[in-house]
Amino acid sequence: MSEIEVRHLSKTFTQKDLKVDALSDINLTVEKGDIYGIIGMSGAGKSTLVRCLNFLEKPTEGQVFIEGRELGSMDEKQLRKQRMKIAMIFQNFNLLGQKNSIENICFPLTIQGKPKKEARKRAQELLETVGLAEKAKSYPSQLSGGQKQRVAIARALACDPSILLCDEATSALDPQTTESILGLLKEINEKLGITIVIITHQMAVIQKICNRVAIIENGHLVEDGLVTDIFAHPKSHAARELILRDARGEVSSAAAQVDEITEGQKIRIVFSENSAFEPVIANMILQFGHPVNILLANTRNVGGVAKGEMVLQLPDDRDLRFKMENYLKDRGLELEEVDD
Ligand SMILES: Nc1ncnc2c1ncn2[C@@H]1O[C@H](COP(=O)(O)OP(=O)(O)OP(=O)(O)O)[C@@H](O)[C@H]1O
Repeated sequence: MSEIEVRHLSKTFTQKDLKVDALSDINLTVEKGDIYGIIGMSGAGKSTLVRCLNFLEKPTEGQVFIEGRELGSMDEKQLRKQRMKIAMIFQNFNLLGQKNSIENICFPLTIQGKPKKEARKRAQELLETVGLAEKAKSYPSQLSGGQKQRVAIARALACDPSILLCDEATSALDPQTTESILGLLKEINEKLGITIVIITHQMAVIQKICNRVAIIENGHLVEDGLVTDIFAHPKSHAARELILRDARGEVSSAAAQVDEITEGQKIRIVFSENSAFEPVIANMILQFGHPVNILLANTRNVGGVAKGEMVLQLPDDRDLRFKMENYLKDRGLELEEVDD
């Protein structure tokens, strides 16, 4: 049985005469133990989708199953109980400003009726889990962004959830803090066996910790599957765009070149880091006696495996370009064309 199953889910917001189709016929499954990424551009429908997973937002059509139980068939009381098992963290942390770290973590436990002493003991343990034991008495205003998110994660874990939904949880953090929070989420997934769903607009976040991903564009799920497969062979325009946008951000000097050079066919090649890629390019240039531009060259950690990628600009001459493409294909490299 899947941990989460979404069937034919659509969501339309209606305000007076205005209708917004935020999600259209979404189907996806998240298995127990997955770190599942949902990625898309701004306004694609990611937050709406994640809010439908715990029925904070009720779908207009379709069904959501959690461990085989359909949320739409539950009454309010059952739904509240189910939601305890689906924790959520947010971009802006949502901590209570008047309460210190321990009190923030205790909050969901005392609401549940847990005795104060037990709740504090559990909260202290959770602060240790997130590496913040010494900040028990600190108020949110006295914590850094990363520390606030750690307290929010501890609070999310208080009710022993089986699922953790993360809505842009690292978007407000600098790259180094993002890295440490993603590391913590991975640890939680592995040690506590919690299934994690991550909403983001950054491919780097998906590549860092997710095993599977769904790509949302204008309310439609345009592609889903293993992160390693989609990185190597993105099929949808949206996936290509997200991967290349991220690569451009990482290699800013190369990005400048991409902008300057607009003529000629561009191709993207993905290869494992240890494959003999550079000699292939060098030999191709020698064989054809014509240079190619390397617009982007990058190495990324995708699902724990080092992957290289290059974007090449081949010559304008159609015949020569065709021969070069065949030369690369004959050597086992898979190419895909890249739009401007
Ligand atoms: N309560 C609402 N009422 C009306 N329209 C809404 C509501 N919530 C979201 N929308 C619309 O639904 C669409 C999807 O919004 P959503 O917030 O899910 O996108 P997103 O991918 O999370 O965007 P972002 O990355 O910018 O947060 C947008 O067009 C948005 O304006």
